[in-house]
Amino acid sequence: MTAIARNVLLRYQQSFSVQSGCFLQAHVLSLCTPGSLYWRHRPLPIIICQKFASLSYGTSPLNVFTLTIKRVKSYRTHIMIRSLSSSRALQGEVPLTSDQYPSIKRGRFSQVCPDDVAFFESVLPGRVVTGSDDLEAANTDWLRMCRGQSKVLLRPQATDEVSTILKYCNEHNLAVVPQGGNTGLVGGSVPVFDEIIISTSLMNQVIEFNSLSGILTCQAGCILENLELFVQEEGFTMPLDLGAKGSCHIGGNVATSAGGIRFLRYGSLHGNTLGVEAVLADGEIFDGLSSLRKDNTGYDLKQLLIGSEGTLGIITAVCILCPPKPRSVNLALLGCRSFQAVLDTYKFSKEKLGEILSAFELIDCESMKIQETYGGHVNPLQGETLPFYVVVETSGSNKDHDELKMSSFLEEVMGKGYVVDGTIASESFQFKNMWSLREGIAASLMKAGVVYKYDLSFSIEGFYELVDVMREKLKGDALHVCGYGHLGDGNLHLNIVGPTLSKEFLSLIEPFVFEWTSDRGGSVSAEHGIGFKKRDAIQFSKTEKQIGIMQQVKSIFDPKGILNPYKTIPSGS
Ligand SMILES: O=C(O)CC[C@@H](O)C(=O)O
Ligand SMILES: [Zn+2]
Repeated sequence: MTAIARNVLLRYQQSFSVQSGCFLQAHVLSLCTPGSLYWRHRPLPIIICQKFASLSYGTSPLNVFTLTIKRVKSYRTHIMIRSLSSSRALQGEVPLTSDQYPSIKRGRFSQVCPDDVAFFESVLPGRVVTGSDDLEAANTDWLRMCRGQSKVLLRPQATDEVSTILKYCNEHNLAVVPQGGNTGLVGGSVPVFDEIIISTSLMNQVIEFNSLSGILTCQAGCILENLELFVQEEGFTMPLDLGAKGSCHIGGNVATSAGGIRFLRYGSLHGNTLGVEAVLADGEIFDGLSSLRKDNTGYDLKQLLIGSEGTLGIITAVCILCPPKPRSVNLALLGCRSFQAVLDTYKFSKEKLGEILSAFELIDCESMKIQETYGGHVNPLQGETLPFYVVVETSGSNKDHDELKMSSFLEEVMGKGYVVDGTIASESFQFKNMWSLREGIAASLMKAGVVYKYDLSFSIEGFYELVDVMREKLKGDALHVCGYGHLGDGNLHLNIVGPTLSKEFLSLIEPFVFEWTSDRGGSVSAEHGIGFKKRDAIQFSKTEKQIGIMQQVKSIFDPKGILNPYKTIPSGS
């Protein structure tokens, strides 16, 4: 695939071209009045401030796609275009999920017929996609491990449209899968069989921002990074940040209770989401778009929707509490000779940096190698190769004070021998590179072979034990065993790279990894959710009783089971 422009700064009037066949998403990182473009029915989410720019696009006879931004008013000197290409998206055939899991039978749902499509067209004129080529990307998950066979994708723009669609689907026994940015890692946002895909990509409006309280109300399809830029303009920041920020949708983040690198500082979306609007299976609207900080009126029902992965309702809008934007951020990459030294560094960072500590992330040596080999990164610490690296970030409000704290912390951890090498980011490109070194591991791993992913929670002390255990167990079989993740949250990303997709190889890993985790009181899904791929692993983290209650809740919200079937609740149920 032709490389497309990445992080191009377009000044005044410029354009860039991509070859036909690229799966292109472009975001104008300037946010006010949303608009959207389509190219070959694939979403090209554009949020553009029309006050400052106008936008035109077109395809030439050679099928070269051109996007042009014209500056019309003088206010800004540049508009940033961030183009994300998914080079994987259209390469190679992903085996159908139904072929890989023959024991999972299609539910007794109706098949979409021409009358259904005609109805959808009447509700969403021009926003019903039916060609199988055009549905390929939406049918396939980010990891290219799950592929469904949906024949219909719907693009509502408003909550009442979602309501009309779901009411119809429920009455006609049609199963649906909600889809945001399709960046999930557990196969939760793609169909397993032929479920209708309901995309939130056109529901991308900011509804309101209260600059006194920092409360943002927006539609579910807003892209996280665009929201970050939007609230930054108002002096705030989003309480979450993750590698997929350039394409994930806030509705998907809330539906999966996504974690990410700011969890350590700002906590979970269960705490930061003040309100949720969702459409329930029968088309009724769950009108919970409250912006109240305090509301202690009985059961907090929105909490059930947060993290329900589209199995209880389709989230259409959310209300998020945004903290003030930190005025000073410091970032360092440190190297340690042992995991104990990492723990000592973490303990000391809590003592020394206190409330300004905003991230503490681990990259082990194998993950660093992946980034050097497949991610095009150069290890910023060029001395001896070390077994562990940590990314430490502070976010505060007093530049001099924070810099002093960070530098005295670094001096002391080096003096104590916990850290043997380190570097501080000073230029903005260094901040970007350091974060991409950590956040880009998942994408780089995809180039190394077939990735078996485990997203586990442990006590911080026991964070790394399983990586060593698996390395020993898979000696000679695995290509790579990588351990990285959100150390400060006890959230390990164990990624095992094998040469092929194979049941034999998988049997060396599962159920061992889940049993080991369960025996230590850990969780088999720290932040990625359960989706399709981990639905049988949930039993290692929840009791039979708890799973039974989940099933009862599901039957109250969705008696016919049309919402994201085969996901989250174990397959035996
Ligand atoms: O790929 C993974 O296992 C983790 C992805 C993401 O949660 C991260 O923290 O980078
Ligand atoms: Zn993560």
